[in-house]
Amino acid sequence: MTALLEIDHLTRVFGGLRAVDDVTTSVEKGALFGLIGPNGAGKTTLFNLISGFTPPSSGEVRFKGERITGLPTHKIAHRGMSRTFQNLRVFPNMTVFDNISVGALGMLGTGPFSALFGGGETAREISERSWEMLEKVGLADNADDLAANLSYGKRKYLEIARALAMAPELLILDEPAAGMNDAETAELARFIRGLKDEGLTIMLVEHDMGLVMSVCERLVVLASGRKIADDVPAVVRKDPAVLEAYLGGDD
Ligand SMILES: Nc1ncnc2c1ncn2[C@@H]1O[C@H](COP(=O)(O)OP(=O)(O)OP(=O)(O)O)[C@@H](O)[C@H]1O
Repeated sequence: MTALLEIDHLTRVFGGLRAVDDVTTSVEKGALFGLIGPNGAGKTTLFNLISGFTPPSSGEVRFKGERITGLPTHKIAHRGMSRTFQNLRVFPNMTVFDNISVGALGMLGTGPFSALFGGGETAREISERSWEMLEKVGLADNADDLAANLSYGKRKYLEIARALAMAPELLILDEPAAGMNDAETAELARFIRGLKDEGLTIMLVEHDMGLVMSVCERLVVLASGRKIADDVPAVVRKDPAVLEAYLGGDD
C-alpha cells in the first residue's frame, strides 16, 4: 500500500517543552488510523503540525509524496486534507447549509469568490455537494436552521460535513465523540466506519477508548510528545509502556 501521509522526525518545542518529540509514522491510503495518549501528550499539536496550523521546530510532513511542511493551511486543505477541531468551529450565525457551502468553497483553494465568478467549480456544483453532505450526516431537514440552534451533537456532524464538503482524501477528526453519550458515540462509530468503507483515509484523535478500539485499525500512542507505540489496537491495549503512560497520567 502507498503511504498517503508521512510524518518524518517531527518535533515541536514550546519554550522548554517538547510538545511533539521526534515522531515518525505514516498513514496508508484508505486507513482508519487513531492517535491516542494521556492529556497533554501532544496529540492536538501533532494534528496542528500535520494540517499546517502550527509550524514544526524540525522534521517534515509529506502528503501524497510531497513535502507540505510550511505550506499555509488553505494550501494543505486544497491538496486534499481537511480537519475538524476539538472545540467546535461552526459559524453560529450562519445557516447549516451556508456553513457547509463555506467548506465546499474552501476546496477551491483560491478564495470563495473564484467560484462565484466562474473559477473552476460553479455555484451550482457547490450547492449540490453541500446538499449531498447534509444528507450524508442527516442534517438535510436542518438546512435552514441557524447553526447556533442545533444540538451539540448535530453541530459536531455539521463540522464533519463541512470538512467532507472539501472532498478530502484525508479527513482528520479531533475528538469527535467529546460530549457525546454512549448511544451517540456508537452512532458516530458507524458513521466513521461508513466513511472508511467509501475509501476515505481517516485520522482520529479521541479520548473515548471504546470508540478508538472499535473503529481504528492502527493506533499511534503518544506520551510526553514521544511515540511510545504504533500497532493494531489488540497489541496496543496490552503494551506495558501504554498501560504505564495511562496509569501514570491523569486520564
Ligand atoms: N501554543 C502552545 N504554547 C505552549 N505550550 C503549548 C501550546 N500548545 C500546546 N502546548 C503544550 O504542549 C503539550 C501538548 O499539548 P497538546 O494539546 O498537543 O496535547 P493533547 O495530547 O492534545 O492533550 P489533550 O488530550 O488534553 O487535548 C501540553 O503540555 C500543552 O500545554
